Amino acid sequence: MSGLKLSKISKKSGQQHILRSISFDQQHYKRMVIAGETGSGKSTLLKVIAGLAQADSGVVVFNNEVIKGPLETLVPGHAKIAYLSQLFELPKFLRVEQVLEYANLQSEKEANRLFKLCEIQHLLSRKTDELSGGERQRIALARQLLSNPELLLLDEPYSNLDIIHKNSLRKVIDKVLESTGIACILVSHDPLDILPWAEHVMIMRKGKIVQEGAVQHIYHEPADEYVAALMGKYNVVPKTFLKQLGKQKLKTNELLRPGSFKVSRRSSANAVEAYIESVSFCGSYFEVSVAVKKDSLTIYTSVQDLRSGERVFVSLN
Ligand SMILES: Nc1ncnc2c1ncn2[C@@H]1O[C@H](COP(=O)(O)OP(=O)(O)OP(=O)(O)O)[C@@H](O)[C@H]1O
Repeated sequence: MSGLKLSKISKKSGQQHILRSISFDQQHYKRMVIAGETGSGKSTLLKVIAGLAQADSGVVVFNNEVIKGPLETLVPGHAKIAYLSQLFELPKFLRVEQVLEYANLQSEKEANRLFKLCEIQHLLSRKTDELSGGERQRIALARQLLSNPELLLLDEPYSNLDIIHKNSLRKVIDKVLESTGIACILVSHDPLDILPWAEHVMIMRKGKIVQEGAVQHIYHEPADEYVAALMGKYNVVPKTFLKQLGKQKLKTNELLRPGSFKVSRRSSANAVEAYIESVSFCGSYFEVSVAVKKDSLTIYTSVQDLRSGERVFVSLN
């Protein structure tokens, strides 16, 4: 069986459970995301997959081979699994081409193709301390790709990058995955990185996977407020209010996204009267807070020129 499979991976530090019986199968997904709050165990899990951290129990299998932890092998890591840490370092006092030469297992032609994909050709003669954060990330990525990996593990690759460098690294990563066919697992806690990219998302909390599934499912049907909050803004909508909006037979309150509602200046069937509390400009849409009786809702809308205190009508999208 090709791909990655984890069975009951657990790890403790003293009395603290860092990973609790984690199992999953990556073989059907090319773009997976592990998301979770700080300290939930995401980086540790990625390191266990890469063979760079020792699990106390459980098995990691990649392409039919059991991945050994650092206590079980002389050289930690696996040749076909590339791991790019958020704290990566490039060797100092060397030129970029020297750093890449040491890692290179490819032909010159293939290496040049990778440098072009990673947009680093113009940086090869620079010293490693003469690079911006975004350039360093692209070089670190190229260095990992030179070993011809089949699985790419990226730990918060976009943290510390401004929007321009982030978008450029995103483009590079997508080009690399498309042209090489490698599978990728990305650790992130930013919904803006996760939502447009992921095929399959796993949500971690306190060392456990608390929900996993297709990205749209996780976004629209979060298991609880923890999962909902990780994927963006949300409303806890009382069932009494949902009944007024035309939703029947509800047992509990619902977690609904700001895009699940519509704001209009005109009344319509199943629309409820509300008052604008605040309006924020977000570029291609507005985020408004509306008061509906005792409750407040956050809604995204394209309606122009709404003013605080204005009467509107809210309905379900
Ligand atoms: N080498 C270690 N020894 C002991 N405890 C560790 C070690 N590495 C991490 N931990 C602890 O394990 C828990 C999970 O850490 P981890 O770095 O995996 O979380 P994370 O979800 O990646 O967090 P972040 O988003 O902040 O990077 C934390 O409580 C951390 O303090």
